[in-house]
Amino acid sequence: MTITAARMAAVDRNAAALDVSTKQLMESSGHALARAVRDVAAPGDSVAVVAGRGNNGGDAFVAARFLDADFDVSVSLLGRPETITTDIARENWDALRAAEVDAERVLDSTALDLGDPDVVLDGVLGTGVTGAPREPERSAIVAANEADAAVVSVDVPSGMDADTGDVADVAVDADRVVTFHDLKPGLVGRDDVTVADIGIPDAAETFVGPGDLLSLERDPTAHKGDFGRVMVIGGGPYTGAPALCAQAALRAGADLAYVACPAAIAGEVQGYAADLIVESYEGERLRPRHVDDLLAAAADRDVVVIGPGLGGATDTLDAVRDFLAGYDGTAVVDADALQVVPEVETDATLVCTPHQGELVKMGGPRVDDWEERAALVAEFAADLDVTLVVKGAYDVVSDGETTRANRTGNPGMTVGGTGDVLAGITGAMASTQEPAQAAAIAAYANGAAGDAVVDEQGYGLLASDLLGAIPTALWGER
Ligand SMILES: NC(=O)C1=CN([C@@H]2O[C@H](COP(=O)(O)OP(=O)(O)OC[C@H]3O[C@@H](n4cnc5c(N)ncnc54)[C@H](O)[C@@H]3O)[C@@H](O)[C@H]2O)[C@H](O)CC1
Ligand SMILES: [K+]
Repeated sequence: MTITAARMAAVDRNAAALDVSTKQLMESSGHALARAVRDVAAPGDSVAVVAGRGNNGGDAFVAARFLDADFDVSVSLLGRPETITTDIARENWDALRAAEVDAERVLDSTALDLGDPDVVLDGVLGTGVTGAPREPERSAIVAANEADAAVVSVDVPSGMDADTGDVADVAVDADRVVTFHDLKPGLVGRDDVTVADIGIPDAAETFVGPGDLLSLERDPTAHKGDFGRVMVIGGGPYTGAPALCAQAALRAGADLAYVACPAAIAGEVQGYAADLIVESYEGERLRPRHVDDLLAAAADRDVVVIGPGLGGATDTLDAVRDFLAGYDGTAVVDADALQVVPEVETDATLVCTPHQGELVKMGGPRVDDWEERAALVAEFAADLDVTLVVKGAYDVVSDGETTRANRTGNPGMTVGGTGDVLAGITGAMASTQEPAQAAAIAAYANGAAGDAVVDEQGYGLLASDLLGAIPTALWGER
């Protein structure tokens, strides 16, 4: 297994939310680095620590503190201490100064003199690098390569892209790389890499957390349509469900939300919210003869959510089957529509959002313990070749490969309509994220919105109360 720089940052943030701070992780990283240096050096040897201004440098500062008693340690900081980019790296720099470790700042690349060290510890650039190394980092990399020393790199050889292994200009030629938590894709195939466990709890990967929301940052140059046109195919016997679903998609950042529903209820659906684009087909419920027009409309939209309020009439389920058979985009499937999924042949990417009763109706497992359920849900997702979000006290999300659980939400959310809201958020997320990640974020945000409402007013929550709380759940405090 490998982990990308973006995923690493998300896991790091999730760990902090679980009360394992990044500063604790940095301490573990520095300790692992010091052990690696001890492996290649003899007591009394000279160790030149070269540190950039990010957390990669911070790891190196911690290592210097561990090594100072037994080695001749000198630290070069590439820049002014005030420009260190994170508080935790700066605190570790301050700790070196307070302990009177030989630590100098290097303001100009020509002033960098590593001397003639036995070991170079390369903390110049890590997973936070963008593009080719600039000065003074570039000269520091060259100096590390010119030194007649064993070079130990912190996390990745500086100058190398952790995700791709690409070197834009120059990179440190490491004798040993100590990478943290998991192998980075760019390091695959090298024999000089050790992976250090730095104490990130498994839960930071398993449970969806605030770090998973980091991928939702918006580019300021975004245009209308960049964040998705979501089409809800729902309604007939029920009118509220498709309206809640489509409004939830908008609250979760979709640019446009369409509701395709029977003409008999179109006015009512529109009446719930001026923000919705209601497109009606004749009659009072979905039938197979409507499917061709729906497929044509869906081709222009990013994601379809099918199911909310459709009802379970035989010809409606036939229509759902025909629609999925003809569709090759991304569809979130909810409510009565779920039961046709196991029997349909489709090229579509499906995200299915059953509660446990609906899962059983699909032929899936019923298990009380969430961890046992997670394993079986993963198998069932793989069998069906879909992403499953199984709603419960712990929601389980799996695409058969990656399985996550979500702990947000509360007993107030057993009220009708909260599933329609989840389906709508999932639809919006699926227009910009991979299906399993979209589903994980949606489950987290839906539950967090419910928690915020209950915190504020106590139980007696309505699904419509969730709508206004979705934006803060997604983009509020991180
Ligand atoms: N959970 C973990 O894996 C932990 C990892 N840690 C270490 O943190 C670094 C990543 O730290 P970050 O601060 O995000 O980035 P960097 O230190 O890699 O670099 C940022 C720093 O560099 C500047 N910069 C970016 N690109 C360039 C360039 N082309 N030329 C010059 N300078 C550049 C940028 O402006 C910043 O100042 C990870 O690798 C681990 O080593 C933590 O210890 C916590 C746990
Ligand atoms: K490095």
